[in-house]
Formats: sequence, C-alpha cells, structure tokens
Amino acid sequence: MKITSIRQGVVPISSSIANAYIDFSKMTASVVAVTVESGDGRSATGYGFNSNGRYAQPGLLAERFIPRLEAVGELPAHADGGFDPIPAWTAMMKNEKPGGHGDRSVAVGVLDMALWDAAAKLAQVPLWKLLADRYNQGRADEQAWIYAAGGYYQPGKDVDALVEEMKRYLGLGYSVVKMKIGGSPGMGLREALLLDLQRIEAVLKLLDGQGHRLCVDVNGRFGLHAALSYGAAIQGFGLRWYEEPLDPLDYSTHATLAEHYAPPLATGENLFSMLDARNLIRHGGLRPDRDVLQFDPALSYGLVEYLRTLEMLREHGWSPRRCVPHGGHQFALNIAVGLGLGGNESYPEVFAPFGGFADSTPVENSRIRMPDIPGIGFEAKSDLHAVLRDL
Ligand SMILES: O=C([O-])CC(=O)C(=O)O
Ligand SMILES: [Mg+2]
Repeated sequence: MKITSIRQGVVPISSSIANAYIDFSKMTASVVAVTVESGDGRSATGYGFNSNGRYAQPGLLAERFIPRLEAVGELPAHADGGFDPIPAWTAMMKNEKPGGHGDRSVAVGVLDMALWDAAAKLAQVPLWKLLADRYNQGRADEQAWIYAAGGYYQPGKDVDALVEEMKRYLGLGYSVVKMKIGGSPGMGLREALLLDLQRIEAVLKLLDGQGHRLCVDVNGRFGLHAALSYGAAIQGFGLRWYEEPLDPLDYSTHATLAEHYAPPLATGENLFSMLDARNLIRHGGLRPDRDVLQFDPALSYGLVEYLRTLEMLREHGWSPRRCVPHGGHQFALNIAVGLGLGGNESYPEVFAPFGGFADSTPVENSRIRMPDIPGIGFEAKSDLHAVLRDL
C-alpha cells in the first residue's frame, strides 16, 4: 500500500450570504486528489475538500501535510486486507504539538477525506459500507435523516423572501429546516429580538406551528445576556434546536445557559478535536437525552479523529445518535449512515458544489438513501465531480 501522488487546488465558494458572525464574500475551499496503490498493482484516486466556514489551506498543505504523506513509503494494510487511512494520518501528524488546532485541523481533514475515499474505492464498496464493516459490526442505516439549512441574511432579503426560501425546501422533500438568527448589526438587543421573533413566527406559520420542524442558528454571536433573553423568548416554540448561541469554546457559559433553557441546544461545529469535544461534554452542561453535537469531520482532522470523538462520547454515556454533523457534505453523510449517527446537515441552496448529495437520491420526508457506488460518492454528484476531476 503506497501513496503515489497528491495534487491540491483552491476553489472559490463565495456568495452574498451572511450569518450572525461572518459573511461568505471571500470564502474558499481546498480540494485535493490522492492516489493510492494497493499491493496487487491496483490504484484509486480519492478526493477531499473542506466544508464551509473555514478557508482553503494551500500553505499548510504544501509546506507540511502533503510532503509528510508523500514521504511515508509503504503503509501497513488494514486487518481486512484493504487500505487503512490511520497509519497515513499518523504520519501526517508527526511533529505536531497537541492543542491550538487552528486551521491545521482543516488541512488534515481535507487529506483525511481523500484517504477514506481512496480506501473505499480500492475495496470497491461505498464508504458507508466500509465504515459499517470496520467499525459498526456491519450495521449500516438504510437512510439518513437530513434537514435543510439556510435562512441566511442577504442584502434586500425580507421576511417574505425567507418564507419563500423555506417553502422551496419543503418542496424538495425536507420537513425540517434551519434559519439564521441574531444577525442584525447596529440594532439593540430588544429591537433585534423583536425582528427575529417576527422572522421565526413567519417560518413557523409555514410549518403549521410545528416547532420541532425548525432549528435556529446564532453562529456563536451572543454573550450570556443575549443568549438567555432569546432563550426565554423562544422557549415556548418547542424548536428542534437552538444552535451555537454562545462562543463555541466558552463551556461554562453554555452550562449556565443549559440550566435556564430546557429545550434542545446544538453546538460543536467549531470544535476541531476530540479533546475540545471532550471539554464540551465535561464542562458545557449539555444533556445526552436531548442536545445535538455538530462536530464536522471535514474541519476537524477528518474521520480518524472523529472515530476517537465517537469513542469518547460512548465513554461519557452519549449515543452517536446525538451527533448531526455540520457541513452538508457527502463525507459526513456516509459517516452518519455507516456509524449510526443521528443524521446530517444539508444545504439545498448554498455552498454548491460542495454542499449536496448524489444526483440520483431524492429527499423524502427529510430522509435520503445512499448511492451504491465505490467511495464517498462524488462521481454520483455531477457538479462536484466536475470540479474534482479538474485536479
Ligand atoms: O453559516 C455557517 O457558518 C454554517 C453553519 O453555521 C451551519 O451550517 O450550521
Ligand atoms: Mg451552525
């Protein structure tokens, strides 16, 4: 088993959308293609990319992580005889100190995704099946629960346009949707809250008042006072979840909020290692019977690290069903189905071509089936495959 070539590129995913914390006017993504040769002379090329919210990492890839992978030489096979990304991952992380993950976890996540795509292609099975066989006693789910994430702020977008957007998601087969809140620059808390309540109530009306069909996402914008004020105001709606109300690393403030806000909270998309996730579980006051963990393997050192995170969760009494990764990509969708997570995010209208799933698998009642092709399934998603093929 040997890595024979690695190529990288940068692709723009800029758009006019904004959440409560950032706009996406300059957003980019790294893409890589990694070719692996098996002992019997066969080879496969796996692809990887980072999901939105963090920028492309061409420097870290070129200076550290690609050269280390290129230098690795012969790699030991997995016990099942196939390619094993774990020894390659360990070689990539040599001479990296613990802590301070920064953008390094993004660069490693991009390569990790490509290694897993190559591993499943060499085994000639979909990644969800490889994962179920290696780590879940062969038990893959038949489909994944997904929800439509959108409801971004955009110049000139009023409440009617927000409702129209959500209507389109329902038309595509989603029954649960997510919208942004907390992003009204220049407004005082009272004024911003009143406007957001109007926006939330308009979407809830479209959803026949069923709060469990709506998630709201603050993207880490609030301090404790605003998080509590919004929490008190939305508590009665029975929302599916209240996402990232606070800074992602401020665990004890999360614990205080959880004492006062009983319905489900969701967070974790900006925690990039098993150890950060463990600190959230230890100190964040989250409740394993209702809260939702959104660690995104594509941003946080990939699936090798995510397997450690799932193990840590088990040790702390959390089911993998509480995990619904951020990022709306096919990699996390395979992980959700193969390892029995609670579902996955989906971006029907934003972050193309990286957001979205196989062309051939429609969404029905917020559920999606997986295509039965080798690897992660990029070849079954034409807009994304066109970008990756160019590498
Ligand atoms: O707007 C973003 O940065 C993406 C995000 O939070 C999400 O998908 O939950
Ligand atoms: Mg979010």
